[in-house]
Amino acid sequence: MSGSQYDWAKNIPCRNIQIHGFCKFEHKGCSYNHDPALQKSSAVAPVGATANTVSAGESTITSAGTNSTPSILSQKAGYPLPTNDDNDSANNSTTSVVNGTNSPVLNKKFNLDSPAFRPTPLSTKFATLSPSLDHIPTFVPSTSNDTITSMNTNFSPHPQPPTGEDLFYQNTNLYPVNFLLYAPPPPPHVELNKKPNERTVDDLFINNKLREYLQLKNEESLKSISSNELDLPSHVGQYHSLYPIDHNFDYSTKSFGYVSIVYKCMSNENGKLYTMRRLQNVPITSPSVLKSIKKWKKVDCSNCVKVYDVFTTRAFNDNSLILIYDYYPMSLTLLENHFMSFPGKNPDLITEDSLWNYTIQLLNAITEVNRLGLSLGSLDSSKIIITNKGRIRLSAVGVNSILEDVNKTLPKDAKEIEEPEKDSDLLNLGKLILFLAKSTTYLKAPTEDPMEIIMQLKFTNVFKKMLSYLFREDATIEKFQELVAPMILKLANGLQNSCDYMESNLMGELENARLVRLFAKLDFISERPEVVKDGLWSETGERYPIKLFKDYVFHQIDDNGKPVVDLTHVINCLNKLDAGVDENILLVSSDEMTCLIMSYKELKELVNKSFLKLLGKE
Ligand SMILES: Nc1ncnc2c1ncn2[C@@H]1O[C@H](COP(=O)(O)OP(=O)(O)OP(=O)(O)O)[C@@H](O)[C@H]1O
Repeated sequence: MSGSQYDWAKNIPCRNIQIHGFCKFEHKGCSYNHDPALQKSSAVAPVGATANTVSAGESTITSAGTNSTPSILSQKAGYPLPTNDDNDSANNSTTSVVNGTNSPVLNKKFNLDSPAFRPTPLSTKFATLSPSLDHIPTFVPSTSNDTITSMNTNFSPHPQPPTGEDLFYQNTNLYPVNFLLYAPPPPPHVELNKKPNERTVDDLFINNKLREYLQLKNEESLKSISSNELDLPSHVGQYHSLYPIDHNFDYSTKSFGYVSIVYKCMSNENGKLYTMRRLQNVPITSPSVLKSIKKWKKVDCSNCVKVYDVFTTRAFNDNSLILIYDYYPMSLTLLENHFMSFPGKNPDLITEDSLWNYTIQLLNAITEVNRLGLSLGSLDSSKIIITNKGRIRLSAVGVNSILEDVNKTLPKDAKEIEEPEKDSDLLNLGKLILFLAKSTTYLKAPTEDPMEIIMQLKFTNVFKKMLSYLFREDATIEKFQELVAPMILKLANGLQNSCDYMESNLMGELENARLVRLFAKLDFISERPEVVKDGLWSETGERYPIKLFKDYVFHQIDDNGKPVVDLTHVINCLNKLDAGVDENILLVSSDEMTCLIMSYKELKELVNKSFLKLLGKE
């Protein structure tokens, strides 16, 4: 939430003070004005008028005749919505409606001592009520973002409220992920002293670190910004909700010879997130230059980001070339990961292991691309992204091919990019790994010769041998694969371990998903208002055992009257219910007037029967 989000509210007296005499959100984020002086000066509504607004907890129920639908979110957060109807409802109506019926409670609040009701001149429809209101200027909404700052009148309407779209985007990430909502991992001494058969709550769920990492990814995927704010088009073809994901906002860098900007976006067709790479002002004269993408779309490799679409657009008010890729939240390029600092993240060290890892993954990409008769061209560390721990992917596949084809269509003197010298993919791989490797070593004898640099590297001979091979003119993919085979096995071993780890976490969550469904089923059938009346839930009703069971699971109290909050008990009971075991349980009502002995099996049948009835299948 941006700091200036509720700036428009700072001069508006807080209605909580007008209504309740205080605002409990005053120091907790309420953006309205709490200055007593301002409150007094703006207190136009007589006492009796406040009775027209019913305060239900923090929410305010608006009067009859108004169309305003206050946002639940804004009320909860202590931010009454600044609709022009608000004052209307507070001051003008004489009857309030709660759930569509006249509330007798309100009527009682009026008596002979109540001050006379005087409408506040909010809209011209009330101008006829009092001659003194003739001079009310007509309300002229200010332009777009401007707020109404001066009006020579006792009527001070609320500033122009943000548009619906702005409100939507401002509310995104209103509540950032709060990891404390989860059970924290037990302290190390508890872990150490645990007997083999003992579990902590933590053991029931996905590993904390993995969960936090995945949640951060989710949060990153959900980030959004109003298109007005960054002057971005609301949609580009079928893609909308553009959100820039560049970490580097220096758009003078030209990796491809053109300014390239990367956005996260959503497809209108399937609602999935994609990455949109935009190259500015590429001189495309014929659609035929985009044809090569057909082949690149066929690349299906775990080390290449999949490309889906390419097109040109004028949506950004220029000639942009757009490529659409899979989206991997929280990715960093190799360059960003190893050479740049971000808030909370220092550059990662480059080690021999990580270089082996990269070499083998890139070899995999090269092998697949070559198999399709394609070539990657130069490998740029800013065009390889790390999408997970140690997992890398080529992030701009197909761009070089298209730009080469564009270049061929240009007249010689207008060529934006110089024809690059064509190196083999293996040589390009060698250059990239050498670039990364040499950054770890202080070269005593500075040189441009790759072999001399390799000699000075502080890595094992096996690594140096592998790297030197990439610079040989007779290097072939097959021979190189043989050379690195032992390392491929090592990598495969690590990947399989990682798969096993993920699978075991998935297994845990699988059980949790089953319980969530059971929770949902119980809540669907429990205490439905429409069936409560027909006695099904009464002491003699057929669903009463379900109510008692829910009390047994969730609402137990201990000998001291304290609520029992024991997740193990909950999971135990629900698992037994799900399995329908023969075990009997004693269900006692809270007043201890009713006692039932029932097996989980019978309860399960009752739950299923009630659920089928709900679906109308019984
Ligand atoms: N498919 C993708 N999914 C998620 N993030 C991506 C994807 N492709 C690139 N990114 C991220 O977008 C950001 C910008 O990528 P880009 O390739 O433009 O790198 P750059 O360092 O900005 O290079 P340039 O010099 O071309 O601007 C990087 O942080 C990268 O991790």
